[in-house]
Parts: sequence; structure tokens; C-alpha cells
Amino acid sequence: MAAALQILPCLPRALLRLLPRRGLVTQVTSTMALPEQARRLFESTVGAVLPGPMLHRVLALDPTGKLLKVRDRSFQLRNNLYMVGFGKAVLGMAAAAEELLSQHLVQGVISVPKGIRAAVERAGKQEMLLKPHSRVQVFEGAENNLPDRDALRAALAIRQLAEGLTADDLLLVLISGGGSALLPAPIPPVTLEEKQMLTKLLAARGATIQELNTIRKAMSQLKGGGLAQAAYPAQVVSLILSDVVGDPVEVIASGPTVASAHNVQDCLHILNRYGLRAALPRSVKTVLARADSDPHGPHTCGHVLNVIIGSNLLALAEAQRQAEALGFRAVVLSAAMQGDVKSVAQFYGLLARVVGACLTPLGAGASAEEHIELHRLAAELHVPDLQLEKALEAVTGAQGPVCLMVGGEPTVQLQGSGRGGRNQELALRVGVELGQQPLGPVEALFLSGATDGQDGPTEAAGAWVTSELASQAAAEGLDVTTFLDQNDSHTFFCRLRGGEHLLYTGLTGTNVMDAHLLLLRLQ
Ligand SMILES: Nc1ncnc2c1ncn2[C@@H]1O[C@H](COP(=O)(O)OP(=O)(O)OP(=O)(O)O)[C@@H](O)[C@H]1O
Ligand SMILES: O=C(O)[C@H](O)CO
Repeated sequence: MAAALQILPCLPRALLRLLPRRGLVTQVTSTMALPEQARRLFESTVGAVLPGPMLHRVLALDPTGKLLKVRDRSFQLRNNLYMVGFGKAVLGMAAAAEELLSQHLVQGVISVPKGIRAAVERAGKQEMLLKPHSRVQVFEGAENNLPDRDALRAALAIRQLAEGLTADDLLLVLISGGGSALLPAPIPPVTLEEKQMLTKLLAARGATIQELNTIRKAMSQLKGGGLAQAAYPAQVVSLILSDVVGDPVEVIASGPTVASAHNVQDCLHILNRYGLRAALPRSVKTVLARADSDPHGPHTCGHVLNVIIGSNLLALAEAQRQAEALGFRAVVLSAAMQGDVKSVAQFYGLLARVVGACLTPLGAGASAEEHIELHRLAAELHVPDLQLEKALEAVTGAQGPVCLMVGGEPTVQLQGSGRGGRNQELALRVGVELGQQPLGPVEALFLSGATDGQDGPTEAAGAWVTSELASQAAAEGLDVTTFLDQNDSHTFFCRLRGGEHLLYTGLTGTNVMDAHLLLLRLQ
């Protein structure tokens, strides 16, 4: 397991208190190396969306202690509260909910990633752990984010709890990213292995999370509203920490408390698109054929309240505040970056060039062609909330360092059999792009990290690079292209300068997609 969790959201604030004047702060931070600043900013991004505080923002008990308030709705509590949960951030969410509601809690079951309790304990994050004699049963499973037998056992226990509820009961459902793999309950005759294989193939061929989860829903007893249906007639309140661009409740963890609006045709289109239709196991065909006559219809979720409690945007907003405290001119460019890592890397490479040119005192700025090309790349990525113009305006004339912040989740089309994750691969590709840009006296650093602390099936959260990457690699005899062809970014970074470019946080206990930071300053 990676080094202990080190979330230090308060550190720059403490620094600020000691040094209230901006000039002084800038002086101190400018002596701090860019990698150190980038690591701190990533830590504050994660620290802003730790599950406990997120939960407390939406849940409260009224003074009598008998009414649960969820935003503007109220629910009667009379020894009738049950809790289930699944996802990478659910342990901390459950601990916070237990802390607040333990006197009403009858029983709970949660499904969380393998090793999360040990990681949280090692990091000294006691507030993310359940009480010693908790009424909440914990299952750990889904190693490397793939559904397994342990997760299946958890899903069955969750289904059993839900099915036993009555109209007097209230079911609190805690949901976060990673929930799909932690709640596998394939519809027979589909087996766990078949579902695992299909998910893996779709992900490896670059399917989006929307596509992946459409298929998962069609194969599952609990996804796509199935859990809500199992809990009926109890009232259901789902608290959701979003790890999907745009916070679509029907996609996050495959929407177990949201009626699925997809039909078999949608599934067949997706399977066709990724060349998987012909080779489908017979069991999958059987379930798809049945699905249209037995959907978890929209009428089944009227007893449910779905509430988004936190997202990537919130994390970036905090990181922006921290970056400003460190003396950067900080801009959030988007919380919805998507697309293939190759195109995303080209965009960031050119963005560094264009923004870098704004920082050079007597520089002529970037050329009109470069601006046009940057906008073309941006348009190709179809990022719904991209603030490119606003960002360029904001950094024009910046005297000091600049920090551009982006959230989202690009995709990788796996071709090789190497080890890596989309953050490490993106960082490696951006490193190559930075090396090809004429940045002159501008120092550039790019960091990409998974807020859950685990990038793909590796123990690193991500990596950071500078424009020196290509020359550093060459000096150590590492051929970047070969590593990229093999999707072997993790091995590359392990070998580069003894692994110093890798980002290790350990499992963070939260999950709001990835964060990309581009830091630029004059040398
Ligand atoms: N060798 C590799 N190189 C690059 N990317 C990889 C590699 N192996 C797996 N991936 C990518 O990692 C992604 C899975 O990563 P991870 O397990 O962190 O999922 P996630 O999307 O963060 O999960 P969740 O959203 O469920 O929390 C897949 O999209 C896959 O394409
Ligand atoms: O679990 C999942 O389906 C993904 O993390 C998206 O929420």
C-alpha cells in the first residue's frame, strides 16, 4: 500500500494567517518549488470533499431529535432508520451519518473498497471509521475497482436488508463513485465473471462511464432503480457524492435509486459500437431479451429523494482559494473535462504555450495560429463548461505565477498490456507536449491526480511532469513512446528519477473524479 494519506487542507491557511500581506505570501511561495506547490494544491482539492463535512452540509436533526432534515425535506424518525451504502467514499459518509443518527439507526450494511479501513486507520482519520460496536456491517471488496465475490456478498446483504423494509421505515442510501463495482448483483443467468469480463472489455475499449453504466444497469438486479424497488414501500433518501461530469444521478454508481430510462436498443447500440455484440455470452443475450418486458420503470421511484452532496466543482473551488493564498492567479477552467487522453494532452500542451506567452514580460504573446489551434482542440473535446476565453483574459497581464485548474475524467483506449491509469498516462503525454512547446523563460508543471487516491489498477494517485520530462527520460535511457504504446505509464514513472514524479496519497476516502493542475511561472 502506498504511503500514508496526507491531506493537509489547513496548511496554506495557517501560513496565510502568519503572513497576511499578499506581497509576503508571494515572496515565501515563490521560493517553494513548483512540485511542492502542486502537491499541496492537490491535497487541498481532496481535503475539500472529505465525506463527513459533505454529509453534514445536507443532513441535520431538528432540536427534538425526532425529525431528520435533508435539505428542505423532513422525515420522521422513530427507531425506523436503516442505512446501506456502496462506493469509495462511503466509509466516511457512514461514519458521519452514524455519528449524527446512531440513536435511531436499527441496522446498516455498506460495501467499501478492499483495504479502506486499514488505510484510513493508518492515516489517523478516526472520524472516517465506524464506532467499535456499530450496527453497520462493513464488507470490503472490489479490489482494483472490479466486482468480485466479496462485493457480491455485500450486494446480496444490501438487497436482503432493503427487501425486509416496511412503509414505516426510512432507508438512507449512501452512494459514491466506485459504487457500481461494489454493488454487483447480476441478473441470472448472467454470472459475476461474465459481468466482470464485459465491464473490463468496454472500459478497455474506451467506453464512457455513461455507456458502461447503461450496460451495467441492464445486467443488474439493483442498479438502474433496482435497489429503490427492493426497498419499496419504505421511504428512501439517497445521498450522493458525484464522480461523474455534470452530476447525473442516473449514472453515478449506475443509479440504484433512479429509474432507468434506457431500453435494450440503447444497450445494443453500445455493444455494437465497441464490437462486442457478436461475442456476447448467451446469458447476456437472454437477460437483454427479457429486459424490455421487465424494466425498473419510472413509476418505481416516487418514494425516493436523491440528493447530490458534493462534486468535483466544490473541490476545485477550494483548490482555487488555496492557490490564490499561495500567490497564484488561479482559474477554474472546467469541472467536466472528458475525451481521449491524447487529445486532452495536446490541448494542455498548447494551453501552456498560449498562457505561458502571456507571462513573458517582453514576449510577443502566442501567435494567432496558436490561438486558433487551441480553440479548435477545445471544440473537439466538447467540454460543456469550458471557460477558455475567461481564463485567457484572467491570466493576461498576470505578473506572478498562474494556476489553471480542471476537473473531469478523460478516457484511455488501452492497446498495450502495461501498468498505468488515465492520470499517469495523461501526465506522461502532457510532459511530451510541454517539451515540444517553446516556453522560453516560463517554468511549467502539470499534475494529474485521481481524487480517490488510486489511478487505474496502481497504487499511485497520479503523476506530475515538467517541460524537462523528455530530456530527463532520455538521460535515464527511457523511451517515452514505447511506454505510451504499451499503456505502461506507471512503470515509466517508477523508473524515472526513482519514482519522484509519482503522486501517492493512499486511498483518500473520497472520490470526485480527477483533478488537473497546470502551473506556470517565470523562472
Ligand atoms: N495501463 C493503463 N494505462 C492507462 N489507463 C489504464 C490502464 N489500465 C486501466 N486504465 C484505465 O483506468 C480506468 C479505471 O480506473 P479506476 O479504477 O481508477 O476507475 P475510476 O474510473 O476512477 O473508477 P470509479 O469512477 O468507479 O471510481 C479505466 O478507464 C481504464 O481505461
Ligand atoms: O461506480 C461508478 O459507476 C462510477 O464510479 C461512476 O459513478
